[in-house]
Amino acid sequence: MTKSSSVDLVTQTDQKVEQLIIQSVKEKFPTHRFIGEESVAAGESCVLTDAPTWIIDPIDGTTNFVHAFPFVAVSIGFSVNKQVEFGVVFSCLEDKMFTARRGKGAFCNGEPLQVSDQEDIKQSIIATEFGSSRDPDAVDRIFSSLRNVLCIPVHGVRGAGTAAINMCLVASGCVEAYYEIGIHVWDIAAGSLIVSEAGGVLMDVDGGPLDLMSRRIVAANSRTIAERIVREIDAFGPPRDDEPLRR
Ligand SMILES: O=P(O)(O)OC[C@@]1(O)O[C@H](CO)[C@@H](O)[C@@H]1O
Ligand SMILES: [Mg+2]
Ligand SMILES: [Mg+2]
Repeated sequence: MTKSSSVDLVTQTDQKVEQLIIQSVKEKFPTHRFIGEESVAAGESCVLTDAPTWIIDPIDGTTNFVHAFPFVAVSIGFSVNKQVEFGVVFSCLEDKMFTARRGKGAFCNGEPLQVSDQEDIKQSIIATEFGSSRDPDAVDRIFSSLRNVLCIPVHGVRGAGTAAINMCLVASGCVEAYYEIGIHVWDIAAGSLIVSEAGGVLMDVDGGPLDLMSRRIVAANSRTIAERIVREIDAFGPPRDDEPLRR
């Protein structure tokens, strides 16, 4: 089925996985709050408060899932006082479980993760996505940023089709950075902690501090690489996740 547009897909699997996660967590933690992609699509509020909150993307990469393009993930972040305390991204087809707890490091299947130590952007691979907007003006701006980044020049630009896996690629040192405009809080909550606990940095595409609800992110191995990318990005702002009429 489609949600906000013909390229915004949802399947019964997305809905069932989200229900399964929320029901099983609620049994143990009845007072906790939830921000789940498919619950928000069904009309639930999407406001991040100080309360303990589970931020859930039941399938990150639904378009990949529908087309059998083999990168999909389940992403679960847990926040208290608006700060992510732990994050889990399960890359289902790779059978990789990425985990991080604030102050305790990041891991893949139990092995510690460390971002790349490459500080020369010209020796780097950058991950990004084209986004889900097909508005020609937004696409022009995304392409203009992409052209600028590619022509720095960098070794390459890649995209797995899921923000969560792209961020785990940063944490694993396979790519130096990931940036995107148009993602949602459930795409990046878990991945943001996995990147920072692997030694990476997070910022807004305008170089300011990351705001989980702003729908914009740069996640990089270092401040040097992140700030170099920021210089090339045309930083527009889609409606925030916590804006009532965003969808
Ligand atoms: O709707 P989904 O599958 O949960 O997630 C949306 C998403 O896959 O689309 C973007 C591509 O623009 C990704 O970066 C992002 O994670
Ligand atoms: Mg997603
Ligand atoms: Mg999803």
